[in-house]
Amino acid sequence: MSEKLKYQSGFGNEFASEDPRCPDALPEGQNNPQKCKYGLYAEQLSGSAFTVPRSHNVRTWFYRIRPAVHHTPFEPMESGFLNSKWDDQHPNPNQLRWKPFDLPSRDTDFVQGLHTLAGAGDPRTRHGVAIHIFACNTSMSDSCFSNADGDFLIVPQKGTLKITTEFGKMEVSPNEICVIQSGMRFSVDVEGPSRGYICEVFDGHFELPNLGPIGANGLANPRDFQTPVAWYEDRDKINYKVVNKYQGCLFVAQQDHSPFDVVAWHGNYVPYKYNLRHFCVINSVSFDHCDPSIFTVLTCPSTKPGVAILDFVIFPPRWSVSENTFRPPYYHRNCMSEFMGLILGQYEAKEEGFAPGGATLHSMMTPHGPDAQCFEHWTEKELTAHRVADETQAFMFETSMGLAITKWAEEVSQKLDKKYYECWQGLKKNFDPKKK
Ligand SMILES: O=C(O)Cc1cc(O)ccc1O
Ligand SMILES: [Fe+2]
Repeated sequence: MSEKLKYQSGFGNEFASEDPRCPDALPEGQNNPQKCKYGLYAEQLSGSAFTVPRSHNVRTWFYRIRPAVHHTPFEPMESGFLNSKWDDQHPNPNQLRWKPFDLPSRDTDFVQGLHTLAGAGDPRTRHGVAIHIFACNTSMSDSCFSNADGDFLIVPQKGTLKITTEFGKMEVSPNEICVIQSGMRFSVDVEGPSRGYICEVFDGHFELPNLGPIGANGLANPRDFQTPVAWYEDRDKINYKVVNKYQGCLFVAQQDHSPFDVVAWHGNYVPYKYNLRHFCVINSVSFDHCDPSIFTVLTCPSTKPGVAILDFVIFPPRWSVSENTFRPPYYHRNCMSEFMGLILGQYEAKEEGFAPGGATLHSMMTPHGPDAQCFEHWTEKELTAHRVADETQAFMFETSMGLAITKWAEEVSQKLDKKYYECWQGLKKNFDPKKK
């Protein structure tokens, strides 16, 4: 039976949490007492340069049984289909669609189940993104993972992830997402076959988008983000593996105790989860189709004003009411790359062929839009208030980077749908200069 976990609410807060087994473990009025209570060590995890302005300065103080440094040297290990070499394949500007990715047939844990689909940039220069698929069926046993390269935004599509972190525990189910930022150690337990999508950003951290004229409320509201409460285990005389993703490669170190030995912590550099059902959808109630940025849950900004390294955008259940409007996504070419996944249901622009657990990629300036059937349907249909299905959730990782596709994505996975382009071939010529 799964325990009911407690969380702290908010986005960007200064959180503070103590495991109730050790009351008052947090030092009062300072971070580094000469001796911490209960014989704990103090340790800081910095998620921004020390000197970053306050608005973006993030760090957390841990009070733990042993500091994280108590481990043997990191040794390189097999990185499987995790990849950060972007020049192995020839660039591919086509509209791409993948059938649902396979669930593993052999015992595979979360880290072994990571497969890189696409990416750009370089964790060494801290600029870029990577898109991964995870597919696993086994819990990580006495091993944890931490990523020195960037932050993971994890989108489960099948199966609940039970995630233990240095900050406490989180459970993340399909239609929820979580963000685990660089350097945070975590371990994933699963109850069965599990699959999902991950977007990794090398540049910086995710933020809530500004709301501009929308006002103070709407889209993803800060109070709906949930951060774990402190939880520790005091387990030693064990063989524990710490897996570290560093410069795109995996390394493993050993230690004789659990890394989840944080008794208390405080700070604003934290993992968090969010239930996509809490997204307050804003859209046109008169005419025309808003750009999908109106559905942005989280954004990782670049240094160019308004240009994202990565926007996480969802297409949630909602009412569609615009009048005298072609309501589905318009035909277009975009200066951004659009990677889409489907958590459940169908996507409004393509009811056939884009299945939950699959994906599409429409790269920079690659034309795309509704398939022929969708166009015919929505140009003829009588427009009444219409519910975009309740049980649907598509999402988009939209990036300003040009994405390279990996060999696994194009060849090894055998999921690339060579017939995708056919969905537009039936678009008819309707032009008649005599008919206005
Ligand atoms: O391409 C897509 O399906 C995503 C998308 C949706 C939309 O409503 C408008 C633009 C857009 O890129
Ligand atoms: Fe698009």
